[in-house]
Amino acid sequence: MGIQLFLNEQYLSYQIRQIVEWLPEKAPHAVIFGATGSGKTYATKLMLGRISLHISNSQIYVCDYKGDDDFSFLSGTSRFYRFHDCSKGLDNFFKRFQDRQSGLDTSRNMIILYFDEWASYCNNLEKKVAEEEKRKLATLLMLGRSFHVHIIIAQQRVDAVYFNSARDNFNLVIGLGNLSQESKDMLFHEFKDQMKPDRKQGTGYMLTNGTDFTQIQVPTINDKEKLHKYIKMAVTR
Ligand SMILES: Nc1ncnc2c1ncn2[C@@H]1O[C@H](COP(=O)(O)OP(=O)(O)OP(=O)(O)O)[C@@H](O)[C@H]1O
Repeated sequence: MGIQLFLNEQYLSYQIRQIVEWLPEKAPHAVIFGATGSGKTYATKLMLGRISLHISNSQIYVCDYKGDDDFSFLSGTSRFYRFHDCSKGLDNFFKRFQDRQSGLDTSRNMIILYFDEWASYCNNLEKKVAEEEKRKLATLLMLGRSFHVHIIIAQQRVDAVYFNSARDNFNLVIGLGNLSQESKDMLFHEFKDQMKPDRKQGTGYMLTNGTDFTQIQVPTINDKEKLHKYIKMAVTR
């Protein structure tokens, strides 16, 4: 099932409102990146809300390492983890995956781990612990799809060092704002010549499965309360 996410910006210039969809079964894991203030949190919230709305039995785990006010509406909910507690969030999510993998849990509803600022999280751990956390994430990225286990990461840069060898398993890549040459080289290599330096907050590029390249605009959120309500539903059900 396709989840409607953003607007195709090239069509918008012809006054046509074409919605860009995400097919989680074809592109199970997403990374959203861009400089501070480029609109990552805004776009991610929209994504989480749409998942909750369209997939009524989906369950979301939110690990908010940054821990500012963006997700404070989730305070007190069972699958919301802030700052140091994010290790517990990853652990609990990984156990859900392992239970499915071992056959203990036969349910296959969509479960999603959203991790904000994964790179900062890794950087602030002892080396050995960081390696263990990266190993867990890499396993989820490589084996999650057939168990309907999905990862969404938002951070400023997507260096391979934070994902062991599993970075290529992010099949939905969303870059917001104007990206550095290095970021374009890392994630949009074949399309970098088509990327213009005119990106504003809430606009960028999306690449699906390494082939579908789209210029996107993140639509305005009209009802923030409603959006938060839907995210909260998926974090608690
Ligand atoms: N598509 C958009 N439409 C309207 N406002 C937006 C849009 N995207 C972002 N904004 C606004 O821009 C500001 C910065 O956005 P946001 O917090 O999502 O950036 P960020 O990339 O997550 O930044 P940081 O890395 O510092 O957390 C916010 O006030 C947000 O409401």
